[in-house]
Amino acid sequence: MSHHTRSPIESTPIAESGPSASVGEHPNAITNRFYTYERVQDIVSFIQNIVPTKPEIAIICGSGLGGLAELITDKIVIPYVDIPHFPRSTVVGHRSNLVFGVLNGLYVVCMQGRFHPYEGYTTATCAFPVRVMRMLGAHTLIVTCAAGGVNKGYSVGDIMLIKDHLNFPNLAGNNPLIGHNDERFGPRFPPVGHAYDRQYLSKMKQIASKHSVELREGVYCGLGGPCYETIAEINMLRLLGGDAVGMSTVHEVTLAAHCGFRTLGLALITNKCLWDYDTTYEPVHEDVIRISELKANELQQLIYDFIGSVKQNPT
Ligand SMILES: O=P(O)(O)O[C@H]1O[C@H](CO)[C@@H](O)[C@H]1O
Ligand SMILES: Nc1nc2[nH]cnc2c(=O)[nH]1
Repeated sequence: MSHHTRSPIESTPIAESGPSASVGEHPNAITNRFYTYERVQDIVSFIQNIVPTKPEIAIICGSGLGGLAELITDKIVIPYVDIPHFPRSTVVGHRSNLVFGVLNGLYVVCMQGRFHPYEGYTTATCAFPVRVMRMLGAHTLIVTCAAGGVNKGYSVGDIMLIKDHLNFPNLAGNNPLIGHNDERFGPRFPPVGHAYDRQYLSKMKQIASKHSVELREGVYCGLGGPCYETIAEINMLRLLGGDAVGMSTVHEVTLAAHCGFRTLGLALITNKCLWDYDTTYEPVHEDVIRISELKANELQQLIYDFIGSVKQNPT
């Protein structure tokens, strides 16, 4: 008998015991039928049995940015593999831990590793941990990501405050909220025009100026990946008002807006994009990780101080 070693995707509970598709049903509808309010509550109860404290701040770490979790004190680390019905991160630069503890005076929960649609997960699966963190009690979400600089004025190593996004999977009919809507999570038709909290944007700008860090502020384009963009695609993103491009974040922030999180988004520009046909350069993930790790300290300092300012002035 041949011994088949299962990949992390194959061994996720959805594939093992999730509901099978009804004819014509959207993959996100199947995911959302599986992750019912009661099932998310069960996951939350499982975590609360291990972690007695209630986190106020939720953090999602982007590629190569998981080092932030090392700053957390009084740590409790729960590997994703131990959490019922939790996916695993399969990408280099993403660990697979939910880290709890204290960061600059506030209780936090930190996803050290996120999930991307190109790993084979639906956008609803990628984003569902946002609901878990909200139900654990967090009111503020900090998302970080590595991104390519679409804006020609940006340099590698710049940090961009995300003021808005272009959610391309959503525009193509792949929104993580597709399927049955349980009003206990949020409304059927959620507004997302203020998904990135305006007060948090100002707070972060003040913090950055104290550290003499020049922040960019722009529009993040979320694409499906895993290919980096063609030259024509980058030119299209520029025409549409995009400043940075990546393969994450937008589905997470959509669910965050749905369940009432106040969100701060930070994109680290890890590479230039291809603007014209004379360019010989191509982005590579190793460079993305290298730049993320190189700039991680600066980003971490900003996030650390941001949490301190939320503590002092919660509104
Ligand atoms: O968005 P994060 O997870 O930071 O990672 C970005 O970097 C990877 C590509 O190098 C993609 O996963 C892209 O989304
Ligand atoms: N899609 C996309 N994702 C990235 N993540 C980091 N850099 C890039 C990029 O240039 N394009």
